[in-house]
Amino acid sequence: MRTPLKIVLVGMPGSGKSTFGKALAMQLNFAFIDLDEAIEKGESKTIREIFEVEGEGRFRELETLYLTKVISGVEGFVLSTGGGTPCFNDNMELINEQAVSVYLEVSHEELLKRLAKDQASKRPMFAGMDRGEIILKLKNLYAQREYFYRRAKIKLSGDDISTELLISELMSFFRN
Ligand SMILES: Nc1ncnc2c1ncn2[C@@H]1O[C@H](COP(=O)(O)OP(=O)(O)O)[C@@H](O)[C@H]1O
Ligand SMILES: O=C(O)C1=C[C@@H](OP(=O)(O)O)[C@@H](O)[C@H](O)C1
Ligand SMILES: [Mg+2]
Repeated sequence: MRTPLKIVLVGMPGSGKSTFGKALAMQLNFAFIDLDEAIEKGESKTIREIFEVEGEGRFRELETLYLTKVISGVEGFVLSTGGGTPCFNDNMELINEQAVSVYLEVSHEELLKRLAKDQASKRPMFAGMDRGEIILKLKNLYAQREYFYRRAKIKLSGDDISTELLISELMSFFRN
């Protein structure tokens, strides 16, 4: 069976899914969808507002709802998921049934650097945390999530994964 040209990026918060997804889609001339942005647009609320007002449980419901809708769309897209997306409601099965999943594996030191630089307001999981708390949160999240990330069809590791490497890995995946 031919593999559909649907590419889904998964990985820890700060691993670069949103940044890479956009660049990859541009290079491949594919559509780009960021799942968090799709939820924010569709619900007319920020992710932070959804977490704060309706709770994480509601966010996870919405995440699965939007993932299901987006992933069944016409092929020829790159989808950047949120860090938790593959880990709830059988979402990883859905992703692997419909698309080529790519895990961006970045060291915790690098994740910490990037998350500490980022505005906490954008990331409710890390809001108001100091460096030590972010380290503990990352360790805890990773322990719960590694199992799901490792089910991705392609894994790319490193702190400076380039879109060129990603494209060459994708080409060999589609060739084989
Ligand atoms: N390859 C990279 N090198 C350095 N910083 C990066 C890289 N990719 C992303 N970043 C930065 O790290 C932060 C998280 O990136 P983002 O794409 O939002 O990750 P994710 O969507 O996986 O949470 C952003 O501030 C972004 O500018
Ligand atoms: O790890 C998580 O559970 C989350 C990661 C975020 O996406 P990024 O991984 O793009 O930061 C966003 O979906 C939400 O804040 C929850
Ligand atoms: Mg993102």
